[in-house]
Amino acid sequence: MPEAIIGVIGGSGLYQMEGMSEVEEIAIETPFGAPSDTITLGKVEGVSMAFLPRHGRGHRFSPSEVPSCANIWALKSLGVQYVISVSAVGSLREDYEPRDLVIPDQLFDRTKSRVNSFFEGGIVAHCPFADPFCPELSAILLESARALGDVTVHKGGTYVCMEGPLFSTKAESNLNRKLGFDLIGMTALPEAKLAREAELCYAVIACVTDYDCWHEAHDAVSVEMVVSNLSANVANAQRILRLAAQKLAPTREDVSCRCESALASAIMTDPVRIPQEVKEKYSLLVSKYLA
Ligand SMILES: CSC[C@H]1O[C@H](OP(=O)(O)O)[C@H](O)[C@@H]1O
Ligand SMILES: Nc1ncnc2[nH]cnc12
Repeated sequence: MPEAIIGVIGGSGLYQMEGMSEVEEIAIETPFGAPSDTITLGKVEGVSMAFLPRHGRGHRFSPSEVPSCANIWALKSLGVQYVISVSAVGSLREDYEPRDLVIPDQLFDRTKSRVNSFFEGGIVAHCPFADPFCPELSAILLESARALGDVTVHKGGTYVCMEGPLFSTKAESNLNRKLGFDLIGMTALPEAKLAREAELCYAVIACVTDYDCWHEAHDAVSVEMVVSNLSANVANAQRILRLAAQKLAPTREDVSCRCESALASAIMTDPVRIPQEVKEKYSLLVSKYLA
């Protein structure tokens, strides 16, 4: 199986990574089905990268339909250590303006019908999730975004993940603001939870495309608005990815986050009670703990 260190999940408007060399297209099947599309493997700044468009090429999967378990599993099976999501978001605050970038640091779950854990059917695990985004990867993305010099980038913010696919009502948007949320989107969950269970560093480059529907002086969000504001941001996100790739070490000796050992004390099920077929199904995630 080919390998990659960095996995990029492209969101709305980002269906391919420009400037990759040694490109190879691979189809992967996982115990959780097929990912959103084939994965493009290649090199960016000499670092191996796997690119996967979250909604599929041509934007075929709604946020509720994105096969996140398969997507994260497929990246893990390629040896990916860092997963970077590029995501379109609405802003819930005046100073996070359309076309700005944000590296969020918190997440609030308002999804309703998504599979948000790998673990079921005879194996139970409870991973820590107080800090849903990898602080080290987020810091590298922030540093890389700031190095661009010509983009406004904000450090931190709470991303509230709604179910969708319809956008919010004004009542919901105003309540989300009162609750202190900064950004709204539909896809960081369950992705962030699954990445944690798969012991992958996960962080988001959030591209602000609109003020949702709360702002009296701006039109309510529409697909047209999102698409027009994404065009600039998606190019900037790719510039950030190129800079970040150079900073992400191929070995993890210097890494101090705890993403890589998130399952270390999380598995509750008595190993002798885990059926052999379940151990085999989950070996990619748990073999080092159930040896
Ligand atoms: C096209 S607007 C709504 C759509 O855009 C965002 O997608 P992604 O996070 O994949 O960039 C949002 O979450 C919705 O899925
Ligand atoms: N206002 C919004 N609400 C939910 N998801 C979005 N993605 C981009 N803008 C959004």
